[in-house]
Amino acid sequence: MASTAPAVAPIQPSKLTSIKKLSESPNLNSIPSNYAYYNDPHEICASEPQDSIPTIDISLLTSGYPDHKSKAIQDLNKACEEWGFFMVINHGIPESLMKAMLDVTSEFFNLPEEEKPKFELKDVLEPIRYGTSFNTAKEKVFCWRDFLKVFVHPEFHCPHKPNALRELLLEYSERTQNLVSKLVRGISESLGLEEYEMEKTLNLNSSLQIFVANYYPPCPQPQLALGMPPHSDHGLFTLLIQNQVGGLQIQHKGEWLNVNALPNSILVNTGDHLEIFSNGKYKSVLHRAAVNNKNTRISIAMANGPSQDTIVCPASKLVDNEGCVPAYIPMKYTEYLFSQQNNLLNGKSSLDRVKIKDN
Ligand SMILES: O=C(O)CCC(=O)C(=O)O
Ligand SMILES: [Fe+2]
Repeated sequence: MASTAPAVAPIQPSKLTSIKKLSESPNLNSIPSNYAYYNDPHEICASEPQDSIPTIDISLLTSGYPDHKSKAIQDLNKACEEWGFFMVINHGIPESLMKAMLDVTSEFFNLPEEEKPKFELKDVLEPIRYGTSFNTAKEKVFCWRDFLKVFVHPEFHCPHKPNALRELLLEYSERTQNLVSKLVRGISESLGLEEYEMEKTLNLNSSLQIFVANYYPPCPQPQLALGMPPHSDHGLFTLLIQNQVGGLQIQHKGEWLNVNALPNSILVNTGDHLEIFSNGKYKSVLHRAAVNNKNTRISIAMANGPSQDTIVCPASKLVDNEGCVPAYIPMKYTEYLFSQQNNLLNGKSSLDRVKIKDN
């Protein structure tokens, strides 16, 4: 680990404000030391992918031509097994809706502080939570990020402002759930299960969907800070869109890669519960968010998981038929979620807690 001298004295946690406000401080040329990750500079830089990131054409999954469908399922299998990450095209979500969601999210972060939900330490399972970094109660190094997290399914919640948010978010939530259903059915078949098996077992009629809006303002020392440190997501799949500004990086074959999204595509990363359900066949992907010193980046991650009360374990057919032993202990999704959100965001440490070591 290289040590780079911190530029500015640390901010006391009691004085923590939104990163938006901090970034707007006049003459901010360096970052407070508690935003500096002491990273090896080689570790922080990412390269451009040599192999192209897989692209899945969603329209083929529901195609009337069996050949098209089976090719798409094979592609999904390869993308999940080799990358844990892919882009989807022909996904049925209008470009105008994605743009309107990004605009209204920007409007939310630009509201005066007093009009946003209270900025305070709250229970991590509160349905509407606005805050900074990830978990400031536990962190020593903070992320260069503000967030809004809203539970939108099975019960729909929404902040009161901006006025346009409710209608847009409801539509975006419904349309992304529809996309997730298609993915889940394809994945179920790609695992050798019946098309509807995964959604039945995981009670996806009442799946938990969380809207996560991330705000990363320009940072004067982007090489020292991170918008989000390396982590995997808790659910099954996360669907991500961003404004024109890049920053997402994924780990592939041990190397960090920059993700350059195709216009109008949606980025999909596989989460810990897909890894558990598939008994380790489809590993959740490690990813992080880099920041830059020029432009504000906004991303919207829709996290899609099982229903909160489902006790998730590896699919029984995958274990019984294939003579394998389960590699993860059963755990209720809500307990997993609580533990992941209530700890430090640190690689795949949450998943390690449910992994059976002697496999
Ligand atoms: O902003 C990004 O690109 C990544 C966001 C992310 O990883 C998350 O919200 O879990
Ligand atoms: Fe993530």
